[in-house]
Amino acid sequence: SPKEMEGIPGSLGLPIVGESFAFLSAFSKPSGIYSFVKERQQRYGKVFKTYTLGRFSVIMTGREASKILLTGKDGMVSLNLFYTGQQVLGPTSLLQTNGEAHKRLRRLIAEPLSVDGLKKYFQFINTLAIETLDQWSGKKVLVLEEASTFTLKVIGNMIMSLEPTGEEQEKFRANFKLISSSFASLPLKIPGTAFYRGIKARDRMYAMLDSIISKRRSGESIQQDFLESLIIKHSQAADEEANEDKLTDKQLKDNILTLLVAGHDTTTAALTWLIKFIEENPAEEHREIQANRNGGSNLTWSEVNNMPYTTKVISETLRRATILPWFSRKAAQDFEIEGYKIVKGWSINLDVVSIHHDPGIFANPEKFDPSRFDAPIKTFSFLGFGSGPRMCPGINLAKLEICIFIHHLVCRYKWRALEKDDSVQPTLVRMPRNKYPIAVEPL
Ligand code: HEM
Repeated sequence: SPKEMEGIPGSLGLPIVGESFAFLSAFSKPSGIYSFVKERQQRYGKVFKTYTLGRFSVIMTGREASKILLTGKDGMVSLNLFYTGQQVLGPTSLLQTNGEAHKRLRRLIAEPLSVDGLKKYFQFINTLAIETLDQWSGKKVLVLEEASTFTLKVIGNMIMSLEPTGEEQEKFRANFKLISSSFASLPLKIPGTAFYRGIKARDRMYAMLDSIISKRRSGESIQQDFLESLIIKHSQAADEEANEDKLTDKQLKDNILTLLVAGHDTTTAALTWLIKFIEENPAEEHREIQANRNGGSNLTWSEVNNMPYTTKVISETLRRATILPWFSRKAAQDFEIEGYKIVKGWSINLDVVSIHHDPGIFANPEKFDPSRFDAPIKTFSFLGFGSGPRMCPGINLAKLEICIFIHHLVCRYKWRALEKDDSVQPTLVRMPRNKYPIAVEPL
């Protein structure tokens, strides 16, 4: 309540609407909600309160806050999803568990996402990247849309061996888009609303998964994918209680959906921003790899795992674009940050944009400069993939997809931007508003 927050600097704005209009108008500016945050940081300091979109929140920044919020003792904070997101993802999603239960679930879910676990998807991703880029040759394309199609095909194939084209792929895509847009919608579950359509699409997605799971269990179909590895490991009756090392079918489905939702827009945005940034900074490393390849024309697994410069380009892209501009948590108990008392139940948000643009750590922060990552960066200063127990479990997959795609793009094509526009879409994941249109020519 406003009374409880009296000790925190800041303004709660007008009655009922609070500061929602200022927040929403900042959302679509080139710097995103950062302009809203920066203005208040200058007025109130590193920690301030606000009331936006029906939520009382505390927004904070800096390494100390990030250390406490991201690695705080088990159970001190939980993830703070919108109500609609909670309903769509289901109660056993990784995003809705905390402490020991979260740790256990992560261990079971994230194993197939290790570098070794991903090797078997390399050829599929490689071929898909080449085929996608073949379609770009001599054309004008919207990079964001292309990246979205590419990353969804990759994850659909990886998780359940979905073919990249055809009716099943179309259904999967249509359902996924509805689920995705229901995430931050109004919590009205009546026919016609985004939330209602999202819940229905989620049910259809689960029915699709149920049918695949039962075909796999009956031996009618066998594949070497993520779902198969989870089914083999967690083969138990659907109504059986989960034990320490097994997942129920419900947990399995909730978490497959969680990986799809958490991994799709983020990887799409990262690939798009990276192509935008390297237009001005071509990645020479790839031409060297190509030149050193004795006659062979195909990218190899060992080459893709040895791209140190591109790894720095990815980090610098995530710093500069800050795809997830703030991390949202809920206080699960009372604690103190930067001298301020935080009360159980409060929504606390870490402003990552200012951390990534701190001139004390990143000199000339607006400049795109991958060499910043030549030496290790101070802990809690770079949060492109987060940090601590909730650090992104999809990091290896995201890097693999990006390295493969960029390799073929840089080695075979040249491109130029068709518009000069730096504004961002008003969505939770920051993406270029104009979808980054480019004209592509073969080299
Ligand atoms: C370049 C692409 C990606 C970026 C920039 C990214 C970024 C992040 C960040 C910053 C977090 C931590 C958020 C927080 O602490 O509140 C996170 C968590 C997460 N990411 Fe990613 N991610 C990417 C790709 C992926 C992929 C491909 C997957 C799935 C295959 C994935 C699945 C997840 C999940 C499930 C979580 C929540 C982990 C937990 O709560 O324990 N991400 N990601």
